[in-house]
Amino acid sequence: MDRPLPKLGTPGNTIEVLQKYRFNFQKKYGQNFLIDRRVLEKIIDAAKIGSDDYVVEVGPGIGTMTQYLACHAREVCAVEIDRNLIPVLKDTLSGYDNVTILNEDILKVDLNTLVREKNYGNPIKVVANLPYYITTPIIMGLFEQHVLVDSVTVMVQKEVALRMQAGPGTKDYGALSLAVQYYCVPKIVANVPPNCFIPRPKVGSAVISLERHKKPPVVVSDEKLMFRLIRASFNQRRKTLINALTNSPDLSYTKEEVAEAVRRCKFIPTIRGEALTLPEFAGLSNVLGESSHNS
Ligand SMILES: C[S@@+](CC[C@H](N)C(=O)[O-])C[C@H]1O[C@@H](n2cnc3c(N)ncnc32)[C@H](O)[C@@H]1O
Repeated sequence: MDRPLPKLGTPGNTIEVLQKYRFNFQKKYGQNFLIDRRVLEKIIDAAKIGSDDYVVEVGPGIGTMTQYLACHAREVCAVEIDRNLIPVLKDTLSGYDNVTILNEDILKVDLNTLVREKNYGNPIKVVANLPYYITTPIIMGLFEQHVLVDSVTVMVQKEVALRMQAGPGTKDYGALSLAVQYYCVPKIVANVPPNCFIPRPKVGSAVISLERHKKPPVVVSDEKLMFRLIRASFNQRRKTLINALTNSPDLSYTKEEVAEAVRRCKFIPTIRGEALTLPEFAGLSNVLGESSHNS
């Protein structure tokens, strides 16, 4: 079947659909719909969607980006929480035979089963103009549950994109930067102003591509411990690493144990967590992991 070219992606046709269905925006679902074809094409290009790809779209809205994805991908699974959008999606996507619409909360969808059953265990691509209120749980959920993803290409709040890409010594560097960079290579591919959406969000946005590392960038014996150390360091980022880790309710090392680990890692004793790179956090966690009481 020849797939129709996308019709949506302008202010005019978006308003027409919204009026036809008397759609009321639900603020709690972070609904800001894309109305700029150039941005939509940039997202498709950045995600390198090809005719073999199985794509999961989080929050299709009225189906604007879904139409673009359906034109390029083998199959698209669009997961939308708002049941009022389902009749709209059935209408706007009626010309595409390769789209499945799921009326679900993405945080409750078992994506590992979906990968196994729908894509024969091959990696999927995730593409979305994300609802900003749950950006971090969605992205971290994908990585922590080890969902087989090739790449994640998403629109997020600009500030969040900057935090994902940040390195040590910058104000944006934090636990999110390290978590994202442990799993993938983040790259901002476009900055998107508020006038590219209906309604306009109060913040700037950016499209970020997260390409999964082919092999882990660091060797770490206990991933969970490394992330507890990272969180503890950044929860009290103005403290020295030794004090932040000793005072954390989530860890039970003594000051002597942490000081000894810092010495073995060859860090200066007054170092703060915000100065450590990912390989340094991995090294620290491997040294501290040798003490059994925190594992
Ligand atoms: C920023 S809008 C993007 C809409 C559309 N993709 C576009 O670009 O025009 C976010 C979409 O995610 C949906 N959404 C919000 N929370 C969700 C969740 N937990 N699971 C699935 N969809 C969700 C919203 O209803 C909305 O349609």
